[in-house]
Amino acid sequence: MPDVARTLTVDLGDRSYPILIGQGLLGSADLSSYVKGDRALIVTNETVAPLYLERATGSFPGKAVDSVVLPDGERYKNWETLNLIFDALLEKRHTRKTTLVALGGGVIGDMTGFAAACYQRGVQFIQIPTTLLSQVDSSVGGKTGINHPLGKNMIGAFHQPEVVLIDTDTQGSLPPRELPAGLAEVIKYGLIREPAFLEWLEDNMAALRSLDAVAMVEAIYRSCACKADVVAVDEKEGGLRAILNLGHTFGHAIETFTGYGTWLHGEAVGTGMLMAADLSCRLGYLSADDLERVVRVLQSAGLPLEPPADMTPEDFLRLMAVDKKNVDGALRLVLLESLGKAVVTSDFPTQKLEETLARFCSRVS
Ligand SMILES: NC(=O)c1ccc[n+]([C@@H]2O[C@H](COP(=O)([O-])OP(=O)(O)OC[C@H]3O[C@@H](n4cnc5c(N)ncnc54)[C@H](O)[C@@H]3O)[C@@H](O)[C@H]2O)c1
Ligand SMILES: O=C(O)C(=O)C[C@@H](O)[C@H](O)[C@H](O)COP(=O)(O)O
Ligand SMILES: [Zn+2]
Repeated sequence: MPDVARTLTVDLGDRSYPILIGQGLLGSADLSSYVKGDRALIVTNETVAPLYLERATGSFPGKAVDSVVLPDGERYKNWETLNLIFDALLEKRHTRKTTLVALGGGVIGDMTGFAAACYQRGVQFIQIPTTLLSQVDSSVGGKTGINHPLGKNMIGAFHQPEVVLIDTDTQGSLPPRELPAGLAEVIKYGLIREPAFLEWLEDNMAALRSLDAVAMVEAIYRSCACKADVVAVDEKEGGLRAILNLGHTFGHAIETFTGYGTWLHGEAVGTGMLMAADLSCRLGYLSADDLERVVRVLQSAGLPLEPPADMTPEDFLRLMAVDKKNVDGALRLVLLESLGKAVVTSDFPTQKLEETLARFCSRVS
C-alpha cells in the first residue's frame, strides 16, 4: 500500500482543526484526544452503519461510544430526521460535554453538524466523511443544516468540527454515481480559483475514476486546501466564500424541483456549473474554447450535462429566486471571469440568463 497520508489545517484561530487524509485510517487513527468528555454519539445511516460503524468505533479507544442509525437519503435531510438525533442524545442522557461524530456522506455530515450546533446550545462534533463529495467539500468549513420543501439548506448554522478524518478506502464501496458526483465539487475548485489544478484534473481524470490511491489523495488534499484557504478568509460567507457556490444556484433549483430524490447534489452542481459557464460565455467572459473545456472535463468525470427534461426556464427562475446569495430581490450568481477565476455578481442582463435557460431547457445549442 503506498504511503500517501497527508494532513492540513483549517486556520480559524482557536477553532482551527486538522484534516487527516489517507488510506486505512478508519479504526486505526486514534481520535480520542478530540473527544473532550468521555462520551460520543456516532450518527450514521442504514447504508453506512453495516459497512463502517464498528471500525469507526475503534477510532475512539477509552471513550463510551453510542450510535444512532438514520434513514438514508437526501429526502431525509429534514426536521423529522434531525429530531431522531436529539431523541437519541436525550434518551441516552448525553450532556453538553458529549461529542457527535458524523459517519457518512454530506447528508449525515450536514445534519450531525446542525444537531451539534443546537444540542444544549452547542456541543463538539467530528467529521468522518465516507463519500468523495463529503471528503472534498461538505466535511470542511462548518456549513451545517437541513432542507426545506421550498429550498435547499434553508435552515442551518455555521459550526466547525474538531477534526476531519478522511479514509479514502471508504470510496471502494460507493455506488457508481457517487464518484462523478464528488468529482463535480473537485472540478469546482479548479474552475473558481485553481487553474493549475484544473489542468491537473484534465490529465488525471482517468486515474481518479479508477480510484488510484496517489491521485485520489492528491485531489482530496488540493480540494480541501482550496476550501480551507477560502473559509479561513471568510468563514461566514460575507464575501469571498460565495465562490464555493459556483453552479449551486442552478443546481439547488434542480434538486428542489426534483424533490431531493432523483438527482444527486454533485450531479446537479455539475450541470449547474455548465449553465454558469454558458452564461459567462454569453457575457463575453469565457471564450467558446473555454466553454468547450468545461464541457469536456465534466463529461470526462461522467456527469450529466443537461437539467431534467421537464424543467422549464420559469421553474429555474422561480426556484433560483429563493437562493441565499440574493440581495434585495436581485439574483446573484457565481460566474467565471476566466477559467480559474470566479466572480459573484448581479450585474448581468436578464436577457442573457434567459438565453442560457432557453438553451438548456429546450436542448438546442
Ligand atoms: N456543508 C457543506 O459545505 C456541503 C458541501 C457540499 C454538499 N453538501 C451537502 O452534502 C449532501 C451530499 O452529500 P453526498 O454526496 O455525500 O450524499 P449522501 O450523504 O446522500 O451520500 C450518498 C450516498 O452514499 C451512501 N454512502 C456514503 N458513504 C458510503 C460508502 N463509503 N459506501 C457506500 N455507500 C456510502 C449514502 O448512504 C448515500 O446513499 C447534500 O445534502 C449537499 O447539500 C454540503
Ligand atoms: O461551503 C460552502 O460555502 C459551499 O457553498 C459549498 C457547497 O458545495 C455546498 O453545497 C453548500 O452546502 C452550499 O451552501 P448554501 O449556502 O448554498 O446552501
Ligand atoms: Zn455543493
